[in-house]
Amino acid sequence: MIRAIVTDVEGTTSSLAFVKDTLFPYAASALPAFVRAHGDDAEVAALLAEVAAETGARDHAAVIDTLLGWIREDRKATPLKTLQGLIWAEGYASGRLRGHVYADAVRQLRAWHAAGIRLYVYSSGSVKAQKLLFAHTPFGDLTPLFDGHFDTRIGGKREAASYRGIIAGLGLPADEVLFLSDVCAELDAAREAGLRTCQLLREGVDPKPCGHPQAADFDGVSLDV
Ligand SMILES: CSCCC(=O)C(=O)COP(=O)(O)O
Ligand SMILES: [Mg+2]
Repeated sequence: MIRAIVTDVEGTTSSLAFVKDTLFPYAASALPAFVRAHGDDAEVAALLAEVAAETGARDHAAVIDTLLGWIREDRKATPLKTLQGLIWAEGYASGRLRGHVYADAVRQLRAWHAAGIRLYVYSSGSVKAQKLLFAHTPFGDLTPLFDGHFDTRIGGKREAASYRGIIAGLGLPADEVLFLSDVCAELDAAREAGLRTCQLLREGVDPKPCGHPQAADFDGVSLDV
């Protein structure tokens, strides 16, 4: 019996295009000014220092170049993802950003929540970025549906240890937890940790079976796994 569902965001609850064509370009264009304005704030300074320590970048200009390169290559580096969350906060607050969530995802998340199934998000996007996205959707604020959020601070999404960490936090047997994602390597890692899995086949996802149950959208997700 499935008692909790952990869902990915990009390519699962929300479109790949929203992240690639809206969120990432927004972060890239706002990043230089954001670093100039907030580079000395304690939280931002610590993130920039983390990037500098990893790459040898010697000043803000070099750190900005590094971060812009990481955005282009979709690097899931924790300091970048944390900075993106801080930058997107300004976009959501001003109304220039609105979180994309598929209608079927909203419908089923509400139904599962009403049925007493615990809901969690696990994304490479920071916890702050996740909460912003779900708080600012055309369907209203969806954050009350979720019991918790995980990001790369618990580990990478392609590592079984990350899912073991999540399961330890949930306090449920792994086989009572369903993980939803578009990415086969993430599903493989979750299954290695004992979770049930389902691959979402959203626009842009290769539909070739990779050994996990599949669904075109959340309406097609079976809890009888
Ligand atoms: C959740 S906010 C933006 C998404 C993001 O930054 C990202 O890298 C998406 O990764 P995911 O693990 O959700 O596929
Ligand atoms: Mg994804």
